[in-house]
Amino acid sequence: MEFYLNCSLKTSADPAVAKDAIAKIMAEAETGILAKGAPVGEGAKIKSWSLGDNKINLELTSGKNVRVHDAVLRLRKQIAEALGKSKIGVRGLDVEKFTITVPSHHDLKNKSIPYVKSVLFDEKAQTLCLELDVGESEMKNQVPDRILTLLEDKIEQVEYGAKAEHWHLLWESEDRPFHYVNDPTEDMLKSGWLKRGAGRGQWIHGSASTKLFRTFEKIVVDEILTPLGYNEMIFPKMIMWDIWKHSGHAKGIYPEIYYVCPPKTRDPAYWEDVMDYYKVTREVPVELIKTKIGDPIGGMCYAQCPPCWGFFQGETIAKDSLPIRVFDRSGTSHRYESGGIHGIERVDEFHRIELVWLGTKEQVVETTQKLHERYMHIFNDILDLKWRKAWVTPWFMAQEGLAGIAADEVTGTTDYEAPLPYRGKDGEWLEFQNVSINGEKYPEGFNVKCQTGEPLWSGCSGVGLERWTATFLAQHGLDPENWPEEFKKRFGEMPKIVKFM
Ligand SMILES: Nc1ncnc2c1ncn2[C@@H]1O[C@H](COS(=O)(=O)NC(=O)[C@@H](N)CO)[C@@H](O)[C@H]1O
Ligand SMILES: [Zn+2]
Repeated sequence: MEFYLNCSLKTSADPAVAKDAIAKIMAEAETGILAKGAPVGEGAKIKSWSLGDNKINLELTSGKNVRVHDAVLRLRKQIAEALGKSKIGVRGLDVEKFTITVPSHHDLKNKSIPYVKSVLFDEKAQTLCLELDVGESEMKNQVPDRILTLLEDKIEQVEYGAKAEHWHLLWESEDRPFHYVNDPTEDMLKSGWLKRGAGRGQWIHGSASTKLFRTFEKIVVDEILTPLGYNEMIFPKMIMWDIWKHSGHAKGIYPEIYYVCPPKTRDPAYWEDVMDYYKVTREVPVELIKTKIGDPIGGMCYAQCPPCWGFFQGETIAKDSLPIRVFDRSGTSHRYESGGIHGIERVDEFHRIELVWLGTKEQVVETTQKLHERYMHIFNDILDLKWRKAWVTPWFMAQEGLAGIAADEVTGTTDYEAPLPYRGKDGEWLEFQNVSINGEKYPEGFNVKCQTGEPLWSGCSGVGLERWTATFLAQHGLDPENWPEEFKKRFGEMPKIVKFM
């Protein structure tokens, strides 16, 4: 890959008087200031330079080290010192041309990228060349670096193929016979356990499925949270942009957010026309409302753990407070899921117990290990499921639109999956929960430190109650007579079901 910069340093007077000093700087630069911080021979290069009326013209090239925008700022500093001796100042920097050229087998789909003038794909050379529209402040603010990162992520996405998910089997339970092969959502609808809500992918749970959710929750509390010392917290459920900027979600979750907009004012008089319109027409004037609400301040809870970091943001945590183990089950999560009508295994509004733990790397790895052991006990000895675990693209990378696997072999996500018999022998297995080691990502993203100065790590695990229900009922059916003893005794009596005539 190559950075190329053609620019000129504007000077307060004709720089010719300092010609020798400038020539000396240029002659020494490639082995001096333009090599600092780069492996030998991989610093920035001066392709050409010349003096003009009140300016110094420069052409620089570089690879990934000492990038041209950093190189020109280093040169500018030295030249300013040399010119200063002749009472000449450097008044600014004009960019003629700034390009980034990278190897690529494909063109870019979206060519409207901020600060990018043009995107040229060269089929023969198999390269992508981006011409940037940047000035001195963008170069100082690392805009070219972010554009390169964006470019590399896009190319990796395409290279990684359509299935951007990485998947590697870790463990699978014994096969077991499935006596029940219906779609549990269908049977729950027929038995009056639940009803579809008014919203897309939304359900209203009656007493039976609610008792299932609460029994799963009780099992998680009794078998994991209490014995492993997790304390309950309440995380916000309306997520502001700032949280998603720090968590990285602002890079990629726009297609799935349920956005939240406040009213422009709560003054009833401002809304009188809306109310009157409805009272007369019995229609909600959505177009009119759109003119009366503010910009989206963020969206409904999506990943559930990001807002908890607001509690730790900018703090240094005392060593004896670590490891911190908390969980939240205070509200719903919302995702504008893929189209089509799904059963309760894929909904837009769902209920999840989110576990979050943070500490030193060792503490986080040990906590994660203990969690896997407890889940193993629940799925084998209480829910008696057929299930498996797989090492996949970390959830936070997938949600930032990245492909591949995490940087080190410890950081990453383990998906827990189960077959749904009604989908048939080769039916897709359902991810019913996951456990992740997120490395330093969130402590770094939210600037959280440890008293000892060692890097803080964190992990999280999302227990989807719709997914546990879909999996459990798909494999055991709705009749408690066929449920595993260990679960049945925790569930207790089936509650009264409302009968509709
Ligand atoms: N549309 C959905 N419907 C029902 N459950 C869902 C849905 N999306 C996610 N979940 C549940 O939430 C769990 C975690 O979601 S995740 O995106 O994979 N991971 C995260 O968001 C992490 N923060 C851990 O919660 C999933 O394993 C699943 O159990
Ligand atoms: Zn999480």
